[in-house]
Amino acid sequence: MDALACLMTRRTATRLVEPGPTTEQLAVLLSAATTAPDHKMLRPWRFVVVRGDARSTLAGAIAAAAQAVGTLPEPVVRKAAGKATRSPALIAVVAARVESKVPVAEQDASAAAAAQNICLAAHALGLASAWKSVPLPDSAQVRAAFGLAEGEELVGWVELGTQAEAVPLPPRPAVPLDQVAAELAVDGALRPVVAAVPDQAAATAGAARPIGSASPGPVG
Ligand SMILES: Cc1cc2nc3c(=O)[nH]c(=O)nc-3n(C[C@H](O)[C@H](O)[C@H](O)COP(=O)(O)O)c2cc1C
Repeated sequence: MDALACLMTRRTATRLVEPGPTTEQLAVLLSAATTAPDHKMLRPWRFVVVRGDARSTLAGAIAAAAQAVGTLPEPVVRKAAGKATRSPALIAVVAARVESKVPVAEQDASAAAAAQNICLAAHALGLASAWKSVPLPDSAQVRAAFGLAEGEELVGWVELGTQAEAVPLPPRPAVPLDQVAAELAVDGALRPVVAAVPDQAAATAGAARPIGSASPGPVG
């Protein structure tokens, strides 16, 4: 798959099942993450892989955090904890801000780019991924599970595995470019760039093979 096809056909998995990434594939994903654009090469990110039985350890930390809230019904606690085990593996992306003239927003943008790199690299490897919010990310229990230092924040985690054939992906409508993009003209006006990229709708609505699946066919 060429780079543009990889970008245009990546989708967020609806349900992730085995097989998950191998250790070698995880190394590729983490290496791809470290190539994120990074102002002044601060490396304002780090990553925590969770897989196998360690997912239950993480689930325990989330459950403890949810119980500590004191007001959450048991099904809500269980649902939050279950997020740790719903995929074969996950990579948590930590915004590891450093003292610098580079604004924190730029450092966090680099961490977000690292997360996207993981999603794209997974797609290139034939894996499926889903970038998700971390449950109770500010709780002491979840912060401790990921070894967060003061000032560090969770950007999210990227769940990894194989897209379940039984749970189809929803279509992703093409975004009309005139709603989100403009071009600054010499006279200072902002004008539409182009109406649409000709193949965008086909590329994003699922004309490519399903993510994390060897079989060709529509995904929408
Ligand atoms: C920072 C961040 C957090 C997200 N958290 C969640 C989440 O907790 N649950 C969810 O269903 N989607 C979440 N998403 C959205 C999905 O990752 C995905 O982008 C969205 O469902 C669109 O699907 P697509 O990637 O196939 O276009 C999050 C996205 C970002 C960027």
